[in-house]
Amino acid sequence: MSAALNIENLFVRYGRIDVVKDVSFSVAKGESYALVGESGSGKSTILRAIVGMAPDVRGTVEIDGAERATYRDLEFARHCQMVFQDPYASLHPRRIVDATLQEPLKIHGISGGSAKVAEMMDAVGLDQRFRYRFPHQLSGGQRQRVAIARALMLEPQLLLLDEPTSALDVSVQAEILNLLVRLRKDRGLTYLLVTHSLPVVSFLCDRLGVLRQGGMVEQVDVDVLRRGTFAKPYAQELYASSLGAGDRERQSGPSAAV
Ligand SMILES: Nc1ncnc2c1ncn2[C@@H]1O[C@H](COP(=O)(O)OP(=O)(O)OP(=O)(O)O)[C@@H](O)[C@H]1O
Repeated sequence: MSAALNIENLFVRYGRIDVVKDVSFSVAKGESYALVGESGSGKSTILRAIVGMAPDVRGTVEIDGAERATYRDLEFARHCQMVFQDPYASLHPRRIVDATLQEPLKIHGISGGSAKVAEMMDAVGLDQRFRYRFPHQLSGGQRQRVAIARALMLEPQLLLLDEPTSALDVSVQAEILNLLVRLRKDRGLTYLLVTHSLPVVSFLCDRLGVLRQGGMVEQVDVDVLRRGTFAKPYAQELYASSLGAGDRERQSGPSAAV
């Protein structure tokens, strides 16, 4: 069976600098895989390369067994969607929830939008009374539910999640993480997650890759993260520094749920 996502020898260059260097990893169908690493290590650039938003890309990106470049944009959107960090920025401010959710279906000429909107709102735990509201009339957690529902309207199998909870209040982070766990289980989704939070990886993912300065340092099962037994010193350091951050998070609020 082909992987949901296969990246081989990926290089991404901005100007004269390779910010992603010879990165290879694969995500099986139904798997949840995280990219972690310090700021600037190239995590978001890899997501941008996958969706075709990076300028100078070399290497192989395969989605569902086919080269990314062979997909036309509309076709690609049915295989892969992205959920961004900040739902307020990613939702159109003057569009009600109903219009936001119907838009992908309209673009793809798919009928039955009204019933599908109701179904997706239920799937993400959003009460139907929010259907005719604007983003500013919703809470941060509700907005992220809308963004997730929109990503699912075309029923893609692969979701790219770019820090999907880090812009939210700690009190709602766990709710959105639980929703992502449930959606993956119910719909057999595959996740590629980018995050700074190792507790989030532990909660949501099966495997992870540690990036440093654009290169892949180590790829492990999540059990290695939970035990804190990385082989590479850099990965172990990242783990040790996150423990300090985790202690601070635990003292400051309910993200301990993850
Ligand atoms: N549009 C751009 N032009 C030039 N350099 C860029 C551009 N976007 C990103 N970079 C550089 O590429 C490198 C990787 O950035 P990227 O945003 O992928 O890192 P990241 O690991 O996602 O960081 P963070 O966790 O802070 O989001 C950084 O050195 C960054 O400065």
